[in-house]
Amino acid sequence: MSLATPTTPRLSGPSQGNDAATALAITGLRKTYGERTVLDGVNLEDKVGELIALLGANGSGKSTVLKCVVGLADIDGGAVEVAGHRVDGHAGRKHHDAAMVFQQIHLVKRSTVLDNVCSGALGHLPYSRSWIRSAFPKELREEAMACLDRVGLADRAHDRAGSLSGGQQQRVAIARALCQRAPVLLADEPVSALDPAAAEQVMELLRSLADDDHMAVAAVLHQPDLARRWADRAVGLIRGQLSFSCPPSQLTEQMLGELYAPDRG
Ligand SMILES: Nc1ncnc2c1ncn2[C@@H]1O[C@H](COP(=O)(O)OP(=O)(O)OP(=O)(O)O)[C@@H](O)[C@H]1O
Repeated sequence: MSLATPTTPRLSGPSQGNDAATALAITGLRKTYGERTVLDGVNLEDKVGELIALLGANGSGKSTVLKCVVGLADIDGGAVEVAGHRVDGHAGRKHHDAAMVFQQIHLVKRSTVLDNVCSGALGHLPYSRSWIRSAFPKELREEAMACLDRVGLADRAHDRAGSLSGGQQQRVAIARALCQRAPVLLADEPVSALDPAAAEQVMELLRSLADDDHMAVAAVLHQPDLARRWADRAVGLIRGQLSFSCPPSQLTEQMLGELYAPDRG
């Protein structure tokens, strides 16, 4: 298969409506740190073409859910399936069906934007090529350019990543995730460090990746208003348990008051 295809492998099935295929299925997820249970039977589903917003107070377990999906945290109970593949639950055994972006963007600031995006493909490059950045094959560089174009930053490909604004760097991180060709994109507070205009651009991009690229997107947000405007579904966590899962239009002040009550972490 040519690396030059800018799109990620997509799951079959309609991209919208209740019949859309499930891309991420979390059932009864349990996670403990020592004696402390931080996720207690979480169920969550993210469909092809769906953008879900994960809401909850600090410490309620939002990031831990995402980490369990991408293999950054061990799973102590329950099941996680991504694109039909069961996640084995051991931290460190990463799999590549789910890509993740973070609030702290983690680009290699002194490398070019293009090299940063190419590195998203390290998981699916043959090993011999994967550890020498200068040896990124031409096809991969073309694919990375297409991913950069997708996030509106092709013209910055040869700049140092550190010279871009925070919002632009977050879009580069999303391009790098696209280069991973994962059908599921997880975003942990992707806009928390951004100004309102940059945050809007990133949310618009996430929306469009769900709508136009048929990805399943799950974003941790601290702004219920952004969830209302951009997400298909809002999922609330209180102390590691699901509090609600509903269309954002159904969120009430009472639900949010409960979610963010002082002891809810
Ligand atoms: N590596 C770790 N070791 C021990 N406890 C941890 C670890 N990571 C997270 N926790 C605990 O797990 C709980 C959930 O943390 P998590 O980061 O998932 O919450 P969150 O909802 O994402 O919070 P925030 O909004 O502040 O990012 C917290 O009590 C946190 O202290």
